[in-house]
Amino acid sequence: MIEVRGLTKRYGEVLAVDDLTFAVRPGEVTGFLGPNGAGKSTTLRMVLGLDAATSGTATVGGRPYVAQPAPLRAVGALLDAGAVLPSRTARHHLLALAAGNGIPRRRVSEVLAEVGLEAVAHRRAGTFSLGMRQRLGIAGALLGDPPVLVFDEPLNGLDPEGIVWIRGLMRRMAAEGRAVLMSSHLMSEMELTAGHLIVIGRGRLIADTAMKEFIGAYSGREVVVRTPRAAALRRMLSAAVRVREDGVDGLVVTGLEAAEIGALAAAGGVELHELAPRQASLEQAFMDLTRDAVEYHTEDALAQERETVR
Ligand SMILES: Nc1ncnc2c1ncn2[C@@H]1O[C@H](COP(=O)(O)OP(=O)(O)OP(=O)(O)O)[C@@H](O)[C@H]1O
Repeated sequence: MIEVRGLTKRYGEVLAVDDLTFAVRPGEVTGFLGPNGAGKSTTLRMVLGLDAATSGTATVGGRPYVAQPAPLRAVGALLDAGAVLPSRTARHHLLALAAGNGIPRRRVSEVLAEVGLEAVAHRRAGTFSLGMRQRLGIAGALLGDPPVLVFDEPLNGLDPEGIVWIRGLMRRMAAEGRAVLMSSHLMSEMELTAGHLIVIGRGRLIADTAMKEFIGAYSGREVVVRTPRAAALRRMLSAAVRVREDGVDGLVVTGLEAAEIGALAAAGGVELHELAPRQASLEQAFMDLTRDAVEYHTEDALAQERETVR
């Protein structure tokens, strides 16, 4: 398990991570989300001992990373797929990692097969595509068969087949009882892969919740109603409820449950053709929740977001 307590990182004037506290539990994939510059990579670097915290602690299995006797056996990580000597072959890169952590040589062949790089194991990493380097990075993370895995943007550069493969791999690793923490900006993929979410913005914790609850909290807010008597129903809904028109026969109601709207309509003798809580996507929920924490807005993205939500 990963435990982060009061973790803070200051770079001069910039407070990159601000008093973060969360835990990543075994047995599920935890998605690590936040807008650009939120502090995700900085947090992961501190968890992995690559950056010192200004204050607070980060531990893996109860110990700071730097105190792990065999780090690759405690936690496997993919942070920067470029961090491989270009002149080394894939196999030699992994053999060197294994030797430094007391991992048997046969594990190298196993992980090469696991990530689908067997056929190119003797090629130099410098000739690899971004997707192949990602796979090599993942092979390195799996090498020590660790109970904790940390992946920063593992989907970068992967083709559709590779993305589906990562989804299966992450879920399998979690099902085997490992703690898996993964950051990605690909919300649709995150929605399919993660069971739990940690969301940060401007270095601070915004949400630490199950995926279902995160989307559910957002989805429950709007109900789409279709009725041939839209104007009549609109008059019946109290002034405290926000109602938007949606075409000639549709209303989008905010502030009442579907059952409450149904009951009001029935009491007033208004026939309904549709009564549906709007199911939001993770992307909509995420954009709504982090709107105030986004540092690099563009007008186009905002307009499109409004369009999607509508
Ligand atoms: N070495 C550094 N020196 C100074 N500032 C830094 C350094 N590393 C990160 N920062 C700043 O810390 C903040 C958080 O950056 P970080 O890379 O952790 O965000 P992120 O959530 O990973 O973003 P992205 O989604 O864009 O990768 C940013 O404002 C960034 O400019």
